[in-house]
Amino acid sequence: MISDGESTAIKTNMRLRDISGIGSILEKRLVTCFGSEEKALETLLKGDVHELCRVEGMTRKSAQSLILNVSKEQNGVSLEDFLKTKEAEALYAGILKIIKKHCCTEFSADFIERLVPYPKRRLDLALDVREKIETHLTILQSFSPDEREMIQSLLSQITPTKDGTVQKIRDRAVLAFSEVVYIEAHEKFGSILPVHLVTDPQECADFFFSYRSVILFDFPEFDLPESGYEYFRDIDAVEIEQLIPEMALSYFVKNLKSFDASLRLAEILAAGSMSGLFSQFTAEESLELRTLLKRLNADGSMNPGIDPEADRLRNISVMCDEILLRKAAELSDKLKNVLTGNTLTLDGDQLMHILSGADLKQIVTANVSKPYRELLKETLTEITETLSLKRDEEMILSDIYGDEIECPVKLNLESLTRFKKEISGKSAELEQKQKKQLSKELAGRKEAMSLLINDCLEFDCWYSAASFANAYQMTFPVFAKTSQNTELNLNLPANPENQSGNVFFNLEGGRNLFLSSKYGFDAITPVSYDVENTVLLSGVNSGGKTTVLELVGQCLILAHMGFPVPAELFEFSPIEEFYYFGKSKGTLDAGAFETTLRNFSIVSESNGTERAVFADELESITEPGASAKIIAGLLETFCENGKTLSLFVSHLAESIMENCDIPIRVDGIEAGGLDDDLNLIVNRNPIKNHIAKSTPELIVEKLFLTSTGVENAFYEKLKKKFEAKN
Ligand SMILES: Nc1ncnc2c1ncn2[C@@H]1O[C@H](COP(=O)(O)OP(=O)(O)OP(=O)(O)O)[C@@H](O)[C@H]1O
Repeated sequence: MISDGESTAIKTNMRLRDISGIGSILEKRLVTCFGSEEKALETLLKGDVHELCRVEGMTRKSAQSLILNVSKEQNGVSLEDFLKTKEAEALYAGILKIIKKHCCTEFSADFIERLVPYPKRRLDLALDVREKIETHLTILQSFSPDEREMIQSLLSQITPTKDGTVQKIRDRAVLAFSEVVYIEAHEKFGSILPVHLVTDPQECADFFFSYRSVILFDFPEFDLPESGYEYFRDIDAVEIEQLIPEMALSYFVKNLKSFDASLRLAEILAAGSMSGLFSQFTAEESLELRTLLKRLNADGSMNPGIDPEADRLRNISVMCDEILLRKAAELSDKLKNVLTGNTLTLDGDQLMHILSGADLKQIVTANVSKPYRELLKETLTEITETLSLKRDEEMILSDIYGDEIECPVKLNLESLTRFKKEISGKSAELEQKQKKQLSKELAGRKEAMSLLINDCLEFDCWYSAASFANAYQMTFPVFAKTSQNTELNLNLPANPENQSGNVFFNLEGGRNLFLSSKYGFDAITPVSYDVENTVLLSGVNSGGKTTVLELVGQCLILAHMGFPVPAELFEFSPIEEFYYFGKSKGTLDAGAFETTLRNFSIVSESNGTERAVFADELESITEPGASAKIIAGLLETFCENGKTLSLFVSHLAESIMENCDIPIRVDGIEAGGLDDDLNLIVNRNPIKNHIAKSTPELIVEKLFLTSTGVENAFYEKLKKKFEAKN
């Protein structure tokens, strides 16, 4: 990541077309997307993958590789300068994979992928990385495990900011009285609000009826209703956000989760004596802003709990159907009781009326009218109390159960609709007021929020590196002070005792990262080992030779990246190039064998470049006899060169030594047999100047003891061969 100061300095002499991977088409697309070449360069220098993905045709992968090309251009080094073989790259990729598991955001995962090991000549860059990780490790270690978990969970909710979107509003409209204002209003608000041209004020009535609220521009004076509108004389003086608070709030709605998490994070970090890390906000300001944002719902509506009146109206909307139906049922029951306890005595006139065609229902209704009215009044009072209705609302509900007496009692749908419209109208108006208030309070906070998000994302980049280091109890390596890096004046942390100028490493308590990540840190036996110039490592099958080789490779790569290493101590002489030759899957054909030898011939060039060359069972590339001769030749060349730290793992130690004309140190990993669980008892620490015997019979014995049936008979046969030989 590049600071603004740095990017300005580079901007002056870097052009888009200087960057490898940018042709004329991409150059045009970058400029179109960011508005200018300068802005496009700024985005590339910032390493903002998310922003770059806005460019037509750009994928995350291509954005990443472009950013890498930029830093290559800028620093004068690339990944390939240090990692010289495919297997060295694979080792590096394996390490990145483990580091990335500690990233909480995609943003930091992208960032980690762009961290590279630097050759000795640019160790200054690795030291910048180291400084950042050290700082973040101190921050991380100042928090308790619970707090760390909380920080990670908050970070994982943070994403780069997105622009807000506002859905077309349908319950409000703009009315313009002249064509000029109409055109302007249409341009300004047409994408969100319906805009109508009204030539005759009389037409307004329809709009007042159809929309919950209307916005009038530059209207002639006429009889306006008491409420339901906003009036503005001058359209030019009206800010869109003022009229449509949804616009101003949409940015906050879109990023709500991310903002809330980032503010909580800012609070935690500020409280944890890390003030100044997120300069925009103090803990109090973060809390204040977070409280403001709590008013907003993820769907853009206002949350309950802010205004009691809004809550009352919301409660009515939610409850009214259920309450009114329940009360209708209760009223029906009560009416039934009245009717069943009632007898109707008809007098002569009433009988005459019935015989001349009068409705019996009318007579019954008249008879129970009084008790029904009383029951109805009682019910309406209960409804008013339950829903906390105001006088005007209560009035609308007065005929909710109709004028006629019916059993069962039915709801008057017309009255219900009028009631609901009244409540939702009041509610919407109030919500609109709340939104305007909130948008006023949030005005001017947009920039600060987007800076805070950037800070949080950048924090995750280094925090994830620190959390990786912490998880594997890593320590920062000690660089040996050789004459070359003294010249570089790097002020490297070095052990003054080790100034021989030789290429070497000294590892204590190292744990292979791949094994620790797979089986758990505590399941791995720590290994100590030191090598100077050239060493051949022999040992039992499954003794841990590859594991040690890989471990030292991991330490070298991480140290050159500026990272701590998975060991209690790792002291080493920095190198320019790292060659790693992994175990070959089998004998190579003539062509591939020739290519491998060519690779080694490049490495053997003695031009004063410090290198590390690690090879694992190179013998498998060709026949054993020939392999021993070749390995012997290679070891002699590297040993004489003096600047190549070479560690070769092989099962052919004896034959190799027979072919060597100069003394080469041979170390060994020994096994002492099988334990009760049939595992090899191995001393994982290589013994110096000791050829360890390969012990395939131990493996055969283990297989014999752990198998059954035909398989077991097969292993028994092999076992007997060893016994016969002994
Ligand atoms: N330090 C260690 N701690 C715990 N387990 C280990 C350690 N080193 C090696 N092992 C275990 O032993 C297995 C074999 O290790 P590794 O492949 O390094 O042996 P090797 O000597 O290279 O074997 P081979 O000669 O057969 O290729 C590993 O996969 C791991 O399970």
